[in-house]
Amino acid sequence: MILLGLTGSIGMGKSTTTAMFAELGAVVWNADDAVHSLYAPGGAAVEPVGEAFPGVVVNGAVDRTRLAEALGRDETAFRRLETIVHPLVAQGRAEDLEAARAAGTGLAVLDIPLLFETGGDKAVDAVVVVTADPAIQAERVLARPGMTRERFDAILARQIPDAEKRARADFVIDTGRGLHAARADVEAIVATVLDPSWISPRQGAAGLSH
Ligand SMILES: CC(C)(COP(=O)(O)OP(=O)(O)OC[C@H]1O[C@@H](n2cnc3c(N)ncnc32)[C@H](O)[C@@H]1O)[C@@H](O)C(=O)NCCC(=O)NCCS
Ligand SMILES: Nc1ncnc2c1ncn2[C@@H]1O[C@H](COP(=O)(O)OP(=O)(O)OP(=O)(O)O)[C@@H](O)[C@H]1O
Repeated sequence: MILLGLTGSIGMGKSTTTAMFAELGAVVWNADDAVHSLYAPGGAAVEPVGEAFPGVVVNGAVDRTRLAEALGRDETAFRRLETIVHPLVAQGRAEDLEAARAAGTGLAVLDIPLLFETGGDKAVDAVVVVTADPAIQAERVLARPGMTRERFDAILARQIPDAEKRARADFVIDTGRGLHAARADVEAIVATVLDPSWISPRQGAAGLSH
């Protein structure tokens, strides 16, 4: 099984592009969705997050608004949360990938906003970075309900800059050119990585994913 990590800063087009890989038959896994499940009633993060941040569990689930309020812009609090959540996310991912492997899946795509930040780039065969002009990114993100310039800046400050992500990518997709161009890039990437003569540019990952 070939394992691609797909990342990009907020609003760069991760979900949209990941869906294109799925349309071509890839199994996809999404880190934000995994966090949602972990916070839902019965989710493995509910108890530890509730203990670390009193008052954020409502009706057996982590209330994201309350949690965001509890975090504020406190870097130490963010780190405390990530120390709880990221290992649980990694565990769920390993289980889901094992199931995909057992089912004979040829290509899996991991949509992970914090792929580089969490070192996940070391465990995939190649990294796809989605990008767009900063003005397009801002326009997309600020159009979302409840989003403010301040919140957008706070999120950006917690993510590796777009330029660094692009520099560390094996494939870059510019989603500022429309859906058609992005789909053509996705098709080309799938054809490249599924070619039996393709060699993973990340030697360390090969043993993990094949
Ligand atoms: C802080 C929380 C409660 C805010 O929830 P909310 O529903 O309001 O926002 P949402 O999750 O949609 O995130 C908004 C944007 O911030 C990004 N983001 C989320 N968590 C982080 C983080 N720890 N560092 C940097 N960016 C982040 C998301 O990818 C998204 O682009 C939530 O994001 C959270 O619990 N984050 C910690 C878990 C985590 O690190 N998730 C990232 C994927 S593993
Ligand atoms: N190739 C593209 N062409 C045109 N619009 C696009 C393209 N890719 C994404 N978009 C638009 O950009 C916006 C953000 O896309 P998307 O939700 O996929 O980003 P994201 O990176 O997953 O965001 P987040 O980090 O918040 O989860 C959406 O409105 C989407 O329709």
